[in-house]
Parts: sequence; C-alpha cells; structure tokens
Amino acid sequence: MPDLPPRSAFPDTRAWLRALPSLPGDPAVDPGQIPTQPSVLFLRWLEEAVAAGEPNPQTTVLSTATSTGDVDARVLTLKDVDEHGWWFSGATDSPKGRQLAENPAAALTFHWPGRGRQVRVRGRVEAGSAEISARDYLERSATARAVAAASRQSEPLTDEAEYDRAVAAAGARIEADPDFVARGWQAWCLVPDSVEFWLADPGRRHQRWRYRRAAPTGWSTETLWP
Ligand SMILES: Cc1cc2nc3c(=O)[nH]c(=O)nc-3n(C[C@H](O)[C@H](O)[C@H](O)COP(=O)(O)O)c2cc1C
Repeated sequence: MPDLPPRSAFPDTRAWLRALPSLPGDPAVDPGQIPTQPSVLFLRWLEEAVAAGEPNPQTTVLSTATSTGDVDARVLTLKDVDEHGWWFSGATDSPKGRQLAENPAAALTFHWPGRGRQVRVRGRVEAGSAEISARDYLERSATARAVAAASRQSEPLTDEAEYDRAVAAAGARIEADPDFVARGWQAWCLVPDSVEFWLADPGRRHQRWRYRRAAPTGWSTETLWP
C-alpha cells in the first residue's frame, strides 16, 4: 500500500483502519456452475491463490473449544486435502491437542485477501493413524523435527538455554536415527459437515455458498445472504 499515508497522519487508529483499502473482488460466479464437491472448489481456489502470489496461501486458522466452551484459535499449515477432509498437524500435548481431545468440534478459516476470498470448513476432527502422523513428521525439515521433538509447546519458557539444549539434544537424536518420530506428533483430519465459500464484490454484493453434507458421500449447496 505505497500511497497510503502513515498511521500518524490520521487523527486516531480508528480513522487509519477505516482508510485502509479492503476487498478486491473477482467477477461474479454463477452458483449453478460450482462443483458438486466442496474439496474440488477449495483446491481450485487454493491453486488460484498460489498463482496470484498470495503469501502463505496454505496457512489457515484452526478454531477449537474446550468442553466447557472456552474458545481458542491459531494459525496452522494445511498439510493435505483428500476424500476424508482437511489435514493439519501438531503436538497432542499442546493446548490445541488437548482441546481437540476433549471436544473434536473445530473450524478452519482460510483467507486469501488478494482475491477477496474466504473459505470456512466446519466439522469434527479425527486423529490420523500413527503411519500418517509419522509420515507428516518425517516430511518436516530436520530443524522442524528437532523443535517439535524438544518443545513443550505453549508452556512458559523461563530459561532460553534450556530450550537450546533440548533442541540440540533432539537434533543429535534425529541425526543418529533419521527415522525417529517424536512421541505425540499427530496428524488430524477435519471431516467437514459444512464448507462455506465467500467471494468479495467491490460493490458489497458479496457472494456466499454453503455446502452441507447431505448423505455419506453427497453434498447439498445453498446460497447465503451476504
Ligand atoms: C504461518 C504459521 C504456520 C504455523 N503452522 C503450524 C503447524 O502446522 N502446526 C502447529 O502446531 N503450529 C503451527 N504454527 C504455530 C501455531 O500458530 C501455534 O503457535 C502453536 O501451534 C501453539 O498453539 P496452541 O497453543 O493453540 O496449541 C504456525 C504458525 C504460523 C504463524
């Protein structure tokens, strides 16, 4: 945004935020032409986001909740999309891992701002097999594997040197045994019961469609008020 004056040129943060450009848009889409499977449209939009040069188009926000309804959300990396659903991974003993264990209801939110597009995937999360989780872990870089093996993720870090020692020890272990898989590394699959696509219109006549699971293998679609 090279032409926008700095925040200090505005009377307050509210005025600056309102001045920021928002919502580019794509040509309208004929809802009659959308694919019958939401994963097909999702992958098409993801490919278009990649082609448009969106930064980190494979990142998403995972929203979770505890069994008592306290909500949480964080950015994650999408690992796969297949006939089961949308895959991501992390540590079972992290807050997200504990929340998913006690309440598998979750949502993924993708935002590709350059195209003015959002996708919301809602459903229940299932833990992937040990084989799938190991494959996911082993596909990570050696450094990422060492950090994942050493980390007590989201616990307070009181001693930076302890972190460095733990990562170094995990790195040495991985070097000695390249097939080592960290205990507690988990691939999860969000099995959707609804997938919503949102497309910006500069004139604010945004388009929204929601797929809802209609039968074990089928989907119904509906247009939503923007
Ligand atoms: C771009 C980006 C990608 C990330 N990818 C992952 C990921 O794939 N898995 C993961 O566990 N954390 C990932 N993180 C870190 C999470 O946002 C979060 O800090 C961490 O998982 C701890 O979350 P929790 O305390 O809710 O469990 C990513 C963060 C960013 C900004």
